[in-house]
Amino acid sequence: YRQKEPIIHFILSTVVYPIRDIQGRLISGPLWKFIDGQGLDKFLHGHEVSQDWRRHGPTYRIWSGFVPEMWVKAHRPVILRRLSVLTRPEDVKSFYVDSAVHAKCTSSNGGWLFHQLLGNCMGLINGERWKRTRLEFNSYFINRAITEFSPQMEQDAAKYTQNLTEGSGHGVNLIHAGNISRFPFMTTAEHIYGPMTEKEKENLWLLGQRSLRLMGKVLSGGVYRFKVSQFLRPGTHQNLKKFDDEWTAFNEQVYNARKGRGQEPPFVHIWESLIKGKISKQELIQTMSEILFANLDVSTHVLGWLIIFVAQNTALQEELRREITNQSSDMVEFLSKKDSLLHFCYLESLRLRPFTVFTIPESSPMAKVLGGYRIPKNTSVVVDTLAINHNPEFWGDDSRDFNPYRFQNLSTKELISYKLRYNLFTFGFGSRKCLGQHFADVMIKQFLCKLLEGYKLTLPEMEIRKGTGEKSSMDTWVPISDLQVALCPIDSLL
Ligand code: HEM
Repeated sequence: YRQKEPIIHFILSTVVYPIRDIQGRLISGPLWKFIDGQGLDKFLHGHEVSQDWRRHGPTYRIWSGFVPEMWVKAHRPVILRRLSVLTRPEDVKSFYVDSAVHAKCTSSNGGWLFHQLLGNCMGLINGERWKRTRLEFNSYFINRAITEFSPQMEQDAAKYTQNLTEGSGHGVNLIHAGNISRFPFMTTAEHIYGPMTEKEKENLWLLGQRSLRLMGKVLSGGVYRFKVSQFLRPGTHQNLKKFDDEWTAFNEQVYNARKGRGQEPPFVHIWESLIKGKISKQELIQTMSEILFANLDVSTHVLGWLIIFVAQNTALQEELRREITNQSSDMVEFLSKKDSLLHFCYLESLRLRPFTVFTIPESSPMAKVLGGYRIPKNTSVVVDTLAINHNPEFWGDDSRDFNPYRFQNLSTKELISYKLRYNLFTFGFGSRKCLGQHFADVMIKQFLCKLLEGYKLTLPEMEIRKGTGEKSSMDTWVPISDLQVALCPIDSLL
């Protein structure tokens, strides 16, 4: 098959999906690879290929299986300068003018097994189905709902961070991403399911690990793209079925337990929408998978990198501690502020380490001209977030350094409006923004506050030598760092 790759590439590029520029030249891009195209590389080696593929020009084509994905040169002013049309932010903005009618690509072009796990989740469905599903979850992730939940979140963060050094006396303790992942996971779960018993938490954690193992199979690609893998990989298929049944049963049990006790956490209302036929079982169950299991790696990645960056700078930690101690507003108000040093650190960490190098593919129902190429309607488009977030033309020569103070000169309006909108990827560009954005903001910043209140953070010499590059892992779809951070209890320093 390897020998036939150039022939298949030629046929796909010139006959099946030809894309040409105004002069009729074919678009460039890496060679189609048997059998996943670039569908796996963009997750597993995102960091490296992002650099490599840019040699194909500001807009090029990659393949996810047999489906073409356009990579739009992230820093749009560069593409757009060529066209001499959209060089200003407001012009760039107009590119997304139809984002409300964009469609997320079926199962993210991820193939059959991926479809079984997440093909019907909120983030990957479209139109009326998406509206109905989003409506059922939305009210639990708006500011009011988060404010109500935040005292519990604060308590949990305090307890979790205290326990990080339990058993180590007053000595220094090393932690890595794996030590913190249960916090965002359980916090999100308890926000939706209400307070959980230890047994429920353990069952949920184990289900999460099984879901991630199945995701590992998706990331091994090949036959799992096709339905025939049911017969060729019967073991995985049985695990999938078993996982699906037990995950559904878990949710049903949680509903019955809460209902039986007369409790009404968000999940009771969401499950009742299923009973009333407002959403389907698959939409509900897979959206819960998305929120909890797919997000486990996302939240761990975001929180892990924030801690690593802050650990590298003792003076910054002191300043953060002063800000936390001196803030006079209540905690949620402080955590929701967009002009605090804490927020700038969070934003800067998201900028340097966006959770995905290539965005979730989506298409427009309108034909477009991008980077000089005529892109037919309904073509999958992804954006290279590193090319945007590290672009020196916008961020300056220190674009790869952690410098939270760079945001200080922007007004609040600039921070949330057009100036950053297409120059910083965090929670999505278009109208399909992250459901949990405000929740994640508060949760992640809350954890860091408690960590800083309790500990001085440092990055040991041996970790600094490893460098703060991204790790590529075969079993996580997000490049989670394996660096260790040393925690030294503040009490022991007094
Ligand atoms: C810091 C952590 C997080 C980051 C960086 C993040 C980022 C994102 C991004 C980039 C998208 C895709 C937007 C698009 O395709 O345009 C998304 C979608 C989504 N996120 Fe998050 N997310 C985070 C945490 C969470 C949490 C805690 C939840 C829990 C509720 C959540 C739930 C969702 C859902 C349900 C969607 C699909 C939304 C839709 O299509 O309507 N996320 N997230």
